[in-house]
Amino acid sequence: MPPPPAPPQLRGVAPAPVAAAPSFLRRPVRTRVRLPAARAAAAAASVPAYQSPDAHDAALLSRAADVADRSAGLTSPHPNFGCVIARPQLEADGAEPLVVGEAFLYAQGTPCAELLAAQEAGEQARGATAYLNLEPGDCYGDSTAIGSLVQAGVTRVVVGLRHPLKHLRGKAIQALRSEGIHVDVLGEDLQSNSFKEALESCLTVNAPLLYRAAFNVPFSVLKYAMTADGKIAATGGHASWVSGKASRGRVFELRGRSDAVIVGGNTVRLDDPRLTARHVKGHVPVRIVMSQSLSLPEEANLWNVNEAYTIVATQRGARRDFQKKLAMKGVEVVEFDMLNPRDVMSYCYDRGYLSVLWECGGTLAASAISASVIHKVYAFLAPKIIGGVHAPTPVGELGMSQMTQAIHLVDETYEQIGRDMLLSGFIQPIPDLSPVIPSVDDMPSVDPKVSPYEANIISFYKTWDTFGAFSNFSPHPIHMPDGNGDYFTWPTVEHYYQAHKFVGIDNPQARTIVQEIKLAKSPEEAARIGRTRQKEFPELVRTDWEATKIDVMYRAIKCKFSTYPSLTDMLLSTAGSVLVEASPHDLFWGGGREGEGLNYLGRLLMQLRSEILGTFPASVEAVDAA
Ligand SMILES: NC(=O)C1=CN([C@@H]2O[C@H](COP(=O)(O)OP(=O)(O)OC[C@H]3O[C@@H](n4cnc5c(N)ncnc54)[C@H](OP(=O)(O)O)[C@@H]3O)[C@@H](O)[C@H]2O)C=CC1
Ligand SMILES: Nc1c(N[C@@H]2O[C@H](COP(=O)(O)O)[C@@H](O)[C@H]2O)[nH]c(=O)[nH]c1=O
Repeated sequence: MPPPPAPPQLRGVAPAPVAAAPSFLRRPVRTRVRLPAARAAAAAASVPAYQSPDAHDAALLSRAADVADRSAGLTSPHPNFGCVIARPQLEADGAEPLVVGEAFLYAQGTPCAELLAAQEAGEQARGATAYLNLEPGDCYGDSTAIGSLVQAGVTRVVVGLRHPLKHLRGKAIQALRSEGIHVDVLGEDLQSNSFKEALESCLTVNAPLLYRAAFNVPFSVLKYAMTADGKIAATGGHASWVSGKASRGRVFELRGRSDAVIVGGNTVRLDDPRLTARHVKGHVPVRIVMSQSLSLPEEANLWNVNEAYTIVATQRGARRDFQKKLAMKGVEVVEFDMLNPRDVMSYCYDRGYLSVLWECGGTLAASAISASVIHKVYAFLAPKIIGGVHAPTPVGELGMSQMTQAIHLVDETYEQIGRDMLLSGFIQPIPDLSPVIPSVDDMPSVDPKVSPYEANIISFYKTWDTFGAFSNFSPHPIHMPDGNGDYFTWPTVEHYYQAHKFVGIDNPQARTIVQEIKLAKSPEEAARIGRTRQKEFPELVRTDWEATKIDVMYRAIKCKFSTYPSLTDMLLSTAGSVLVEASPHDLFWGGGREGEGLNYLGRLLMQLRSEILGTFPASVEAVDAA
């Protein structure tokens, strides 16, 4: 379907220069999705001058996927959305469309790509086409993406992938169509061979989300560095370093794109690793140690939680005295009935993780591969020989006796990095859910106004989950006073809550912290600043914080739900169900892993629900009764 013509009054009008993007969008583009060389060159030279409309569409969709990837390493992994708005240049036959706006979702809970791109395009968006690598739908109940495109006057939208999460799939496409916008979906309305690469880009940029949706585990990458004779360390276990500096730089980048990095107990004992992404000031993953015995050193770099958060996953009952010592240092210890890679991955899934990097030795790597939780491998090969019959190798015993049984990597790529070679490939190909996507009409309705949910317990946590809008990270700004009586639009409830730890303190440093939190680019950043400053400067936290924090939270969520009617509807649709914030680690606001948490956020939401329904007095003191 060719793009519709521009409204007559705009024909021949010289394009306005693209407005400057917000500063955090103006970071240099770092190539994180590895493009085939030909396409990388084409992307760098803007949109290649293809002749057919399909080729234009394909190039712009690939560009949306590339744009979507720009937040990698800066913020924790989230569904990657990119939006490119382009308009045909009608004065020259076959000329490439002109990009008038493009943007990406920076982090969970920040303004959506469609809104930012439409703002950038301004009047130029009228009659233009928006290219989206992924169907919008970060947060159920939020229609900003659709509203932005409609208001901007976009007349056609090209979607690379339907949203892989069932509760979001097809909704935005349907909503856009009902607004009279022409929507073309790759693989449905656009099927020519020209779209092969564009589809691949759209799949790759959201691989973690697709694996999560298809297999209920985070996307897992096993990375190792080995010598040319296949060893990851010398016989005695010394491994610093197998690969060169450039390769290790790439590993920092991989860590920056992950929610967590996992190692086994032996690697902690032998390497004392730090596992941080210290190349750039960006996202730092959680470090996870899997240890059954828990015979780990008393002092280790991983126990310094000022650098990054650490979780030790262990066997139920293992060395409880040592568990306490770790807890005193701020390390979280999680006990499993049977410590194994699959259960740890289920735990990571529950925690909302999209992407996990395994940097363990061969023993744990073999166990993870056997459990089918590894999806991709990055093998760095250094031009060195170390020898040693007993020197560790990247993957231990898999029980295979014939070469014909070997696991074949697919979609493999080879890249030279300094003097090393990086071989990467998939053990399990990226699941393309499109063949099994039902048509919109066949889809079970998840509209709470139509059919109330039957479940007695409704859990929510990440903003992209079914009831993600209940999360304090959801992108619903609230307009509330900032402590000086001045009204301020807080980007999320999280910003408001974290800042109020320091609001009203008569101290310039406390005021600076409030300002810092107000300006935090994402709710996760607001949370990080609030928590670290609270630890660093306990004297700046209001003395009544413990007594008032529930009130502060209640005021904020009340404002949020009364500002957005769709949220009120959603909350009321849960009547009769218990709401639980499924945070496995926050035992005050969340429900904990096994229901051991106090679930105060869930309780406050239930109280608000009762208040709205008029069945409960509007008093925070009564929260315990909820
Ligand atoms: N070059 C490279 O890329 C890398 C090299 N290395 C090197 O590898 C060597 C260590 O390798 P390796 O001994 O294999 O260490 P691993 O990192 O694989 O650790 C193995 C340990 O993991 C723990 N574990 C927990 N659950 C399981 C499970 N289900 N299956 C298996 N293990 C589990 C156990 O810890 P516990 O005993 O505490 O119960 C076990 O001893 C070191 O010399 C290190 O330098 C390590 C990583 C990368
Ligand atoms: N030896 C080796 C790697 N080893 C991995 O890196 C960890 C050390 O990370 P850090 O302490 O953050 O520098 C170590 O424990 C192991 O998991 N990685 C590589 O890219 N190349 C190497 O040669």
